[in-house]
Amino acid sequence: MVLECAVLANEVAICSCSFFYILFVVYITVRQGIQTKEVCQWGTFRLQNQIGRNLQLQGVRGIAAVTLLLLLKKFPSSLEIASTPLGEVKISLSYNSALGRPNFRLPSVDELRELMEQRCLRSYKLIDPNFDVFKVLGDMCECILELATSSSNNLQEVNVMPALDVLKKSSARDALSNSENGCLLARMLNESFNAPQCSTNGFVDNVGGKELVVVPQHELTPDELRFCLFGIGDESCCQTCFGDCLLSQQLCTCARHSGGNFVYTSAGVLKEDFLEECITMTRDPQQQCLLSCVECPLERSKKDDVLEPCKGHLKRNVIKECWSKCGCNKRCGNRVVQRGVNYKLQVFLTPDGKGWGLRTLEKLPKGAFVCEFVGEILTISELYTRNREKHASPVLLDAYWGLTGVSMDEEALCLDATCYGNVARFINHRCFDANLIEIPVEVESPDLHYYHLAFFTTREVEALEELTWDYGLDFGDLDHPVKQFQCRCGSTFCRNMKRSTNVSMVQGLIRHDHQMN
Ligand SMILES: C[S@@+](CC[C@H](N)C(=O)[O-])C[C@H]1O[C@@H](n2cnc3c(N)ncnc32)[C@H](O)[C@@H]1O
Repeated sequence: MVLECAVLANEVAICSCSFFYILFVVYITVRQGIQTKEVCQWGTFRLQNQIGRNLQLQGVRGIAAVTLLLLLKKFPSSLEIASTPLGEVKISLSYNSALGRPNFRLPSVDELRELMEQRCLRSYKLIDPNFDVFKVLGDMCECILELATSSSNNLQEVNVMPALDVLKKSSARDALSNSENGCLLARMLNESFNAPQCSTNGFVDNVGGKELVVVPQHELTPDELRFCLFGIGDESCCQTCFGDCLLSQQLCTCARHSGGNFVYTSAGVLKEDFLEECITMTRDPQQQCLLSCVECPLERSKKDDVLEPCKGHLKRNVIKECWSKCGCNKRCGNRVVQRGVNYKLQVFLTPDGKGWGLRTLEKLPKGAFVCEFVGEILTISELYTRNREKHASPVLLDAYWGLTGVSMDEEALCLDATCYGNVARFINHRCFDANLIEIPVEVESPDLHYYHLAFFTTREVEALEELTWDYGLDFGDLDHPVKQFQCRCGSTFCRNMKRSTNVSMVQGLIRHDHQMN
């Protein structure tokens, strides 16, 4: 008897950049004999039952039988894996005990599953009552896909299309010309030579005549940083978890670090209460909590004779995602930011004089992860020494400065997207009511001084809407490392206008928001 499992990993490259949707379908057939060569000649996704009385089951169930045998170690060592150029993968496993048994009948999937779970729980002394053999099989499929597509994992930014590539596609062209941005389309076509060109190797920002290299992850410049960020122990990981932490009845260690609960729903968006709390902590002057450090690294780096008092750093909620040291798998629901961009985004020329901007080409739900801010990780003193001029794109990683203090210069970090960055570098500022909020996310490091900064939607965002976030600038503060600009955000609550009117308007809006909720 031979059990065959087929995994179909179909790569669909989205537009011009390197993102793969992985689809997988699993089949099982029980039949006499199998030739690996046949597997290599598959022409279609459908695996035909070729011989005699066959059983064909679809879904992850297929691999259940294989894993059962693997777990019970009752099979001869004849496991074969073959694949087609299309990415279909077939695993075949020979097991002879059924041969010559006159009373042989094929069991139902449920029977099989039940017996398998009972045996696994007993023989392998598994204590988790939620043990599910289908999950084990899902993990197995995932391992195959992961190994089979690992080189594509290294490719960079996902779903990100330069304006012109999108315009070449008729549906997007139609969408644009039908929209109120029709005039923008014309401008973009006329100014096509100026559009940023995106490739898997890099991104040239022609606008300012400067080069921006697109990178998928933060660049670590000083070697010492590399050492101090990644030489981290096993605490803060959920090493004993398995599968998807969100499905477990117990809260994993990582969730406990995220304020005692999982922050993501099973649909992969932020839970409403967590998101609302983050928004309020950032926007509501009465809920904002500014923590001051004793000796602020920003002041220290200025190297002035007299240190001014710290201006305070916003207290924030932090997300702790599971990561490679955790026992769960890569599709665990507590891993969202690390899976990268999931929506079609576009860099475009804004019609209102803000330069390039970023917009979404599809509707985004509230609480959706859009992208993270990628840049070079620099110490604040490095930022100041590198370039005496003000920078357009540094973001301070100051979430913990006020809490823990920053005694050493190498602990005061920022992300600078001047030379290396991703699409987040094109997100323009909007005072107060931006549709994105930045939330610190700890992934591979519980080091409080380094974290990822991820953008989530504060509300539903319509297709073709510009994505914006509040840079948190005080337009009067000329000391801030970010270069000042004349704000054209268009918000009723623009801080670049008179302050007094705005504060009362902001408070009014927050009250209104709460009433609406
Ligand atoms: C991080 S970059 C954003 C991308 C930028 N628009 C570009 O073309 O590269 C920040 C710069 O964009 C411009 N910018 C961002 N938000 C703006 C706003 N609300 N009003 C005017 N200019 C803005 C400012 O020049 C600012 O220094």
